Amino acid sequence: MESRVVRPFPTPLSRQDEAPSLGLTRRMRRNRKADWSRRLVRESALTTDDLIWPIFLMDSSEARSPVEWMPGVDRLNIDEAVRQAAEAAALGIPAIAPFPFVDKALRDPTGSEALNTGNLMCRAVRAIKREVPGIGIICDAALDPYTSHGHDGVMEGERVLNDASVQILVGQALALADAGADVIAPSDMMDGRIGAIRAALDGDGHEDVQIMAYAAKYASAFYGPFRDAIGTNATLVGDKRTYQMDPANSDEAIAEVMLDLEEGADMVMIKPGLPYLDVVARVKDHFRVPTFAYQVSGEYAMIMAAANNGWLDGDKAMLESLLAFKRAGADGVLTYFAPRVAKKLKAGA
Ligand SMILES: NCc1[nH]cc(CCC(=O)O)c1CC(=O)O
Ligand SMILES: [Mg+2]
Repeated sequence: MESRVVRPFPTPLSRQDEAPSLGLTRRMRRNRKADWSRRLVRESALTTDDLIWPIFLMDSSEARSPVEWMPGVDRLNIDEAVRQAAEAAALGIPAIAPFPFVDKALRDPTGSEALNTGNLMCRAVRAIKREVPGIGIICDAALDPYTSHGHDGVMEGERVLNDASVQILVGQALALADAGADVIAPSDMMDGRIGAIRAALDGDGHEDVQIMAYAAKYASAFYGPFRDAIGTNATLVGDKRTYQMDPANSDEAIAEVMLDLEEGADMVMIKPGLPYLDVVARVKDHFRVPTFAYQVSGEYAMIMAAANNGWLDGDKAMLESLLAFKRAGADGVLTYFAPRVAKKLKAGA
């Protein structure tokens, strides 16, 4: 025999209005009832002023070449980078962050090409500064694009040396500052590099060059597509866990940020972004200094892959992911979506 369940208050969907009131004092949905009200109570906002656009450079007669693992992202030659910088400036994007794909023949164990004042980065920075003086140029300091082993510093056997690497990074930073970099952004995670670079910049008449420290940079699987973009994926020997942070740690991020600020960092960065929003929030709460997050290549690739499969609304996922950084307390975000989002915001998204 079938048993039947008899509900005490059957409320068919069509008669929801007749349900007895719950007598709630506070109904959170009231403020959400209309667009004007949602806008009125909104706590954070994403604007074009929050965007830093990372771009990839190459030495080539071709204007562009696609980065396979980052759909929609191309490596640019210098002329094209200048055009793109001009377009970014016209959109109101405050700054770009160029990264070089260095010819394999120029890579060596000590990354000596990083010190060549005529290298791809320095030439591009000079050209962009000359043609598009109003846009900020944030230059990564690290040796990985230049080393044959793909590490951010120099090696002795299996070890990545700290102090010897810092000495070379200082030279790299000076070359970039001479070329016209507005901001040096050390991403190498060597200890003491912020202080050493600050002292060298000041000693060389570059007191106004800012430092954005990749202060809490984690040894992350989400950098994969970036390593395709700059061609270090095939060459990287081992991993970066002896200098980049353990993804399990958060107190340690506070110590890293504290040291970089003490050494003279003007701005700090947390990287990757979305999986580390707790760290972004903690760092901002703790130090109240300009705090940035990097929505890295793997985060970009995930959204693009799903969007291109029709599994996510790409525009909505892009905007939501970037707003989340603002809610967490970030002052700005490095994102490969920068021009696309700037166009969206301009159109009133
Ligand atoms: N020092 C290199 C550097 N600078 C920025 C990124 C990653 C950016 C991204 O994934 O978008 C990396 C890669 C790495 O540390 O291996
Ligand atoms: Mg550090």
